[in-house]
Amino acid sequence: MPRIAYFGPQGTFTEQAALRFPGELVPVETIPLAVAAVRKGETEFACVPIENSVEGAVPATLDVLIRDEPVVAVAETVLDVRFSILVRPGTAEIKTIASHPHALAQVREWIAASLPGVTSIATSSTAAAAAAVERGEFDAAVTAPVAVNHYELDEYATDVLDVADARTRFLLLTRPGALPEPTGADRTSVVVTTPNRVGVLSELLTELALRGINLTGLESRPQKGKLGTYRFYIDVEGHIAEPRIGDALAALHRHSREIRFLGSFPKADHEPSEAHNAEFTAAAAWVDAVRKGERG
Ligand SMILES: O=C(O)C(=O)C[C@]1(C(=O)O)C=C[C@@H](O)C=C1
Repeated sequence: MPRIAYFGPQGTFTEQAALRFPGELVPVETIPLAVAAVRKGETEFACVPIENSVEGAVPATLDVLIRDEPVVAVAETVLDVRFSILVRPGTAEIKTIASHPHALAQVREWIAASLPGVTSIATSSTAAAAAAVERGEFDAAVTAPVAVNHYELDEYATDVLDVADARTRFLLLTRPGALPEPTGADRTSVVVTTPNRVGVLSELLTELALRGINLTGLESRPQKGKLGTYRFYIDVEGHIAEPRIGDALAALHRHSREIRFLGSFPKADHEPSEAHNAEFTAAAAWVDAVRKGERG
């Protein structure tokens, strides 16, 4: 049974996501520690959140993907997100409420309307907030619904959410090895560091557009050196095994100072991507034949 380090402790949304993958789950306190477990070979996989439909990308995950030894995504899963507010039994007044910053951001309006004047406190995860409330450090925690099963806490409110239908996408990461087979409904992810010159981002995007490739995500994160310098995280529909995706990634490589492949894996929605692979294969075969003097 492979071991999966997940962003814990027990009762996080990430644990719910990790349960969808076969393996023995190992809770770890932070996103960098979950990925470090894979890099050190302590676990085969790590499960971490990557983006939320309301609050956007998870910066800790983006940053850890570019550091140290490469890791690649081999699967993704998407969870519906709704929150419970947990308190110690008998709590009469709530003055402080704690959670992961992404969770607090998704219930900000509810807190303002339902608990005016409370102080919001960031914790490492939603479940870490529940543990802290259990210890008496804060009055309430914004958690995943399952957290109530893991901590000696009561539900003060359930189904809390400012924006309906919020969803979070999670990645299953491992060390580079054989890639998942293409399914016709895949996502490919890379991070590119470009030279600092006019128009370079539009050149990258043009390379994708010219090949009919659908962009599903574009994030920038500071390079953390000179102010105003960024890396670009690019997600597209398709698999690196497909000629047009391989061709586009080779083009991105030519435009970049540094490029890191973050994986080609089946999309959680399984919606087939519109591909133009036949045209690419036919074009490559034609060039091949011309080179051999077989075609004009
Ligand atoms: O703290 C947790 O429970 C997590 O799994 C993290 C996380 C996130 O990073 O977005 C996951 C899903 C929710 O959007 C809120 C928090």
